[in-house]
Amino acid sequence: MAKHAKSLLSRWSSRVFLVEVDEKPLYFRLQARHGGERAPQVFGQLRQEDRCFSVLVCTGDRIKGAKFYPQLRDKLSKELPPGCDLTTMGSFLPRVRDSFIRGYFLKSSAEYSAHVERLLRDLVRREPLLVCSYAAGGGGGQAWTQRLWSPSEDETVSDYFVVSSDEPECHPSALSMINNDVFYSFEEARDVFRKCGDVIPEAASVLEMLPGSAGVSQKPLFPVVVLEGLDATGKTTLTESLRETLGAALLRSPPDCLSPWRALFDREPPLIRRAFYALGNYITAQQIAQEGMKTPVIVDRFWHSTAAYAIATATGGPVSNLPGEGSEVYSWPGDLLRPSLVLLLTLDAEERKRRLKDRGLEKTDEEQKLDCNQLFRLRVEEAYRRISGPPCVTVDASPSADKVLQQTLLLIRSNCHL
Ligand SMILES: Nc1ncnc2c1ncn2[C@@H]1O[C@H](COP(=O)(O)OP(=O)(O)O)[C@@H](O)[C@H]1O
Ligand SMILES: Nc1ccn([C@@H]2O[C@H](COP(=O)(O)OP(=O)(O)O)[C@@H](O)[C@H]2O)c(=O)n1
Repeated sequence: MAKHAKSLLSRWSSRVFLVEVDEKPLYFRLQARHGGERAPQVFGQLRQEDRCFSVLVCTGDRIKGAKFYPQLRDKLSKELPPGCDLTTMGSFLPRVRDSFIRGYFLKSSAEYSAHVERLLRDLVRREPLLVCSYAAGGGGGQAWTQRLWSPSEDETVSDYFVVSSDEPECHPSALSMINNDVFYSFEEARDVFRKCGDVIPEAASVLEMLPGSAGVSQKPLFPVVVLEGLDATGKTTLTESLRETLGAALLRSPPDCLSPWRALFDREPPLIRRAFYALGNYITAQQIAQEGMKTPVIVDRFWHSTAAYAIATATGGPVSNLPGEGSEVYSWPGDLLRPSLVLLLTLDAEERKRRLKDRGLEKTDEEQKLDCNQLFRLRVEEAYRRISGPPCVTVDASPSADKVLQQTLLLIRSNCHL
């Protein structure tokens, strides 16, 4: 049996499981004996003869796992019989970093359960998966049990009762965010690109664009001001005006040299997509360091965008699910240039929608998600605020473009000695 699966199984009974229902995580854990507890909520509504299955991706290869996870969903959606309900799930060891594994939870009515079981038996033989089936009937008929399928012939299967588990202090995805969704050093992000070269040939072209190291030899002599905010809050408009008014250099992250590959990496799973944007910041940092020796520099999006969108996407549900304020996930990468000032443009949801409509440009999937998902938007905005590092000041972007410019100039002058 693979080493990775073995280490997961060694602490299997200490794991907590969560099934996401309408973005709300429902938790359950395992117990050797049944003490009369009610079945966890996710098994509510089900009939005694129904069956459930969990299919968890179990591979020590991060790139393979990241690519396989969405493919598995497509495969299951295509091959599962009608009437079988599929939702995302995960499992983790409380407070253990990198213990989070992802997968899918399937509910099947009795008439299709043999079909689903056949499909999963076939799948588990070929793919790095841990499969469990769930059935009602133990503990006097009320309880549900989990049976972990043997990942190899020499392992015995284990059965446990499933009982509700309290919500953990923070969403368990936080346990795996570091270096999977958010990268805190140039080396970590570059490592992902080096490893995905054989599955994505274009990764080599991105690697060629990178500086030899993150290090910026000298601190810029002139102020470096970053403009942040959700799409259509007015960053492009304001950065152009600032460039003219201050005679500044205007840069952006991701930098223009990465444009040919952006759409491609936007379609990749989070691990690879986030590493792409992280690397973009280091290229921009080099450009900032050069330009900042000659003139003030204005930057359209930088690290805050990379981290805030990544953290908000990796966490589901309400703002309270975000890692707590002060968590290490909000820290600034030690090897990334720190701007003198970060300005966060804020706008109420209705006005932002109006501006988006007027502008009428194509949006990334993530930006479309912002539009229709109020909770996601709130998580992004709150993550922006929690990121530590350079001073971040909020600017109300609802007045006219000229008023916003004047307000911004005041802030830059008072914070950056211009
Ligand atoms: N202060 C403002 N008042 C009204 N409309 C604005 C203002 N700033 C920008 N806009 C308009 O809103 C839209 C989005 O602005 P843009 O600068 O492209 O935002 P971003 O770069 O943040 O996506 C554009 O059509 C722009 O002309
Ligand atoms: N420095 C950056 C810039 C953008 N991004 C990502 O790019 C998307 C927004 O970029 P965009 O080009 O649509 O935004 P606008 O500049 O059009 O407002 C977000 O979904 C972020 O995930 C990032 O991760 N890091």
